[in-house]
Order: sequence, then structure tokens, then C-alpha cells
Amino acid sequence: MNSDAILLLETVNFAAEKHRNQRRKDPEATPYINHPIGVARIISHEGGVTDIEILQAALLHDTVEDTDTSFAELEAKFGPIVSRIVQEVTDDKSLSKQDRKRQQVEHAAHCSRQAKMVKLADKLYNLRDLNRCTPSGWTAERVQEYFVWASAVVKGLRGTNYALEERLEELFRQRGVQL
Ligand SMILES: Nc1nc2c(ncn2[C@@H]2O[C@H](COP(=O)(O)OP(=O)(O)O)[C@@H](OP(=O)(O)OP(=O)(O)O)[C@H]2O)c(=O)[nH]1
Ligand SMILES: [Mn+2]
Repeated sequence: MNSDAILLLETVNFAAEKHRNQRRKDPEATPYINHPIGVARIISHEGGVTDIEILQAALLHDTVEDTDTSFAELEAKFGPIVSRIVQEVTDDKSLSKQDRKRQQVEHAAHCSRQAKMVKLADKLYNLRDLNRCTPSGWTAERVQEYFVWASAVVKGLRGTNYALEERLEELFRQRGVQL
């Protein structure tokens, strides 16, 4: 097996251990790890991107935000580039939810190309998930608001990957949301 395959297995195993007790918000409480694996797969399978550091960052993208993982830990295990990409896509949890959402819109255009790829795939996965089923406790209005906010973030990510942007635009169009 080549070394990239070994490295990806190491990375997905680390993410699975970190997210082991977490579930998605859907009524079936899907294991959380399905999300980062799906985000990495969108990047490779739909985006056609095989850059190992982007795929690793996709697998790890919610570990700091949602588990006890630190950037120092990611840097020691996976190196400075992967750690930096995850940092770029991690919300500052000390901010209010409203400020976090606003920051994502403001920061999107200033991210590296690698972080933009992860962000595009993360939004694409989550929007498809919202079309598949509504998270427990979410109203139709909250779902629509997520689409509107996601479109404002994606606006700042444009010019990164044509295939992913096309698919996102189609989802926004179906919701009557203008990009
Ligand atoms: N659509 C969907 N989302 C779910 C589900 N379970 C967990 N999530 C996560 O919820 C987040 C979106 O919900 P919000 O209410 O907007 O954010 P919050 O987690 O800060 O409360 C996403 O986080 P994120 O990946 O960090 O992305 P972001 O939207 O915060 O950038 C998404 O991954 C689910 O079943 N469906
Ligand atoms: Mn995510």
C-alpha cells in the first residue's frame, strides 16, 4: 500500500476515535464520523482533488470545534499544513453563535485555497443532509435560514472548484436562494 493510503487510514482512525461518542442531529442519530468522511469523499470523488493534506484536513475539520482535540495535537501528529487548514475552518467558540456565523461570511474570501475546498464540501454535505431530513427540533424556517446563510459563505468561496460550486448553486436555486 502506498504511504498516502496509510496516512489517510491513520487520519480517519484519529477522527473516528475523537468523534466516537458524537451523533448527528438527524432523527436516526447517525454516527458523527459519517460527516467528515463524507466531506473528504466529496472533495476527492466530486471535486476531483487528491491533495492529501486537503483530504486529511477534511477528515479532521470538526475535531477541534467539536471534541477535546487541540491544534498542537494536530500539528504534532499530522504536521503544520493540515493543522493550519483545520484552524482556518474552525469557528471561534468563545464568540456568540451570531458572531460565529457572521465571521464565517466575512472570512470565507480570505481563506487559503485548501481551506476553501474543505468549506465548500462541508456546506455541500450539510445542505444535502438538510434536504435528506430535518435535524431534530429544527423548523422549516431554520432550515431555510441555513440555506440563506450558507449561500453568503459560499459567495466568498467562489472560483475554487467548478464542480462543487455548480452543485451548490443548484441547491440554492431549488430553494429560491440567490447566490
Ligand atoms: N444538516 C445537518 N447538520 C448537522 C446534523 N448534525 C449535526 N450537524 C451540524 O450542525 C451544524 C449546523 O447547525 P447550526 O445550528 O447552524 O450550527 P451549530 O452547530 O453551531 O449550532 C453543522 O456544523 P459544521 O459542520 O461545523 O458546519 P457549519 O454549518 O457550522 O459551518 C453540521 O455539521 C444533521 O443531521 N444535519
Ligand atoms: Mn462540518
